[in-house]
Amino acid sequence: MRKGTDKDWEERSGCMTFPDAVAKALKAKGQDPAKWLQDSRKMSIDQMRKAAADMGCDVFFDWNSARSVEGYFRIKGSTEFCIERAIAFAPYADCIWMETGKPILAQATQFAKEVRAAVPHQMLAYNLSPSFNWDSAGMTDAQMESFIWDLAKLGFCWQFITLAGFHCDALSIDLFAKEYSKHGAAAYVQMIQRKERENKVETLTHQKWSGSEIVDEMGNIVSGGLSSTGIMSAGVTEKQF
Ligand SMILES: O=CC(=O)O
Repeated sequence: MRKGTDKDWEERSGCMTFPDAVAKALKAKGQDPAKWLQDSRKMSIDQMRKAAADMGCDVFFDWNSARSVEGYFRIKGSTEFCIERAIAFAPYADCIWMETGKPILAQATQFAKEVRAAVPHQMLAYNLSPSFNWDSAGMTDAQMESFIWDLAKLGFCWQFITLAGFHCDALSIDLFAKEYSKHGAAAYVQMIQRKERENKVETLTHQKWSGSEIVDEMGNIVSGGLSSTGIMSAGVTEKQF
């Protein structure tokens, strides 16, 4: 580990999971490990140990020596692995989320079908992440458009976009700043204020959204109703709208 990266260490050390270590021992005995690899997915560590010993593959294995520098146990992640974890956690979870690397409907379908075959009423979650490069995910625009409804039919009842607001803010500020540098206050009126009015966006009159009412209320409480600095009092600019 000291001479390379953590990832590099896995390769250099020949690090493997317990199922893979047993599969290697089975192969060395000329046996096909496919059934073991399938069955072990549903087993606890104690159950795996016993099943391996029953097959004559009581391999030496130390879960602790391969822990990461932060102390995490290593796993070999896969959709199948997540399905088993989801089923195991189902009795303790309202909603279960498998984080994915790309928005792939086939993968979500496999996850949902297998989890819900075992736990029919399990609610599922999905991250429609802005970290995906959606345009390189192999989806057509029509598939992107129906994606959330396709997921909903599979039982993904809590779908979220982690950072949609962050990206909206960044894009709109970027576009506005460029126009403001050329057109000044006209850019604000044309790009923002008129659009807020046309679209009936409540922040057109923003005082109540920025906490003015509660600040006024507090000022009036401490001054016995005599506060002279009420933001929403006479002359408030909101009356111009
Ligand atoms: O961090 C969150 C995300 O990338 O979705």
